[in-house]
Amino acid sequence: MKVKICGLKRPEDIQVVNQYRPDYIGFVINFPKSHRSLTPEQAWLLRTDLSPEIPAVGVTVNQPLAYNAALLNSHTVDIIQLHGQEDDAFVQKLQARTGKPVWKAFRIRSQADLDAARHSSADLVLLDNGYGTGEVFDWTLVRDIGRPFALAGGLRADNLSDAAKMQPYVMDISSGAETDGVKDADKIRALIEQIRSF
Ligand SMILES: O=C(O)c1ccccc1N[C@@H]1O[C@H](COP(=O)(O)O)[C@@H](O)[C@H]1O
Repeated sequence: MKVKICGLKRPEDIQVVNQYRPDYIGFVINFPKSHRSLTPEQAWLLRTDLSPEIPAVGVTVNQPLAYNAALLNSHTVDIIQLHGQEDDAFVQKLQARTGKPVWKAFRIRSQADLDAARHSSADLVLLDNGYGTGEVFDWTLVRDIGRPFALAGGLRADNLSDAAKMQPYVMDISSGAETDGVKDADKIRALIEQIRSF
């Protein structure tokens, strides 16, 4: 089971992940409604200090194909996580244009949402409650998806062991790794230790 710590935005966040080594980190790029939003230039600068062994995931919402391709082709990020209403044709075009991994987030409200995730062309699907809301969705909907998935949405120390029962390939955490809206080194260390223990 792998761990992604998402929504990094300060140089000190990079030092923390370089020390505690999650399997992935994430930058929220160009989504100004989020307090975690970065410009591509800010993400690129943070990336230059990130350990090269930790893949960087760029989280974007309804950005054009060329914008996402540029983030990948400029090596600002290694993976794109499409977190808006991008359709499957968009996923396939981005894969074809870049040859890089494309993840697609699905907001899970019903079995139909789970079916859409099941049939997605994305390299990895992410099951979430919304946009970094810090709230869980109805986990009873996650049944027999039949493919590896990342689980996101309100994961934190006190619900990780229940979350682990769904056997996600990646546990994706943002709000649960923060105190007062900023990443918390002690929480990041403890969350990574806990997930590695499963
Ligand atoms: O974090 C955000 O502000 C955000 C904005 C737009 C799209 C996605 C966003 N966050 C992603 O949501 C999941 C779960 O986050 P949380 O643990 O519930 O806070 C994660 O992938 C975040 O990167």
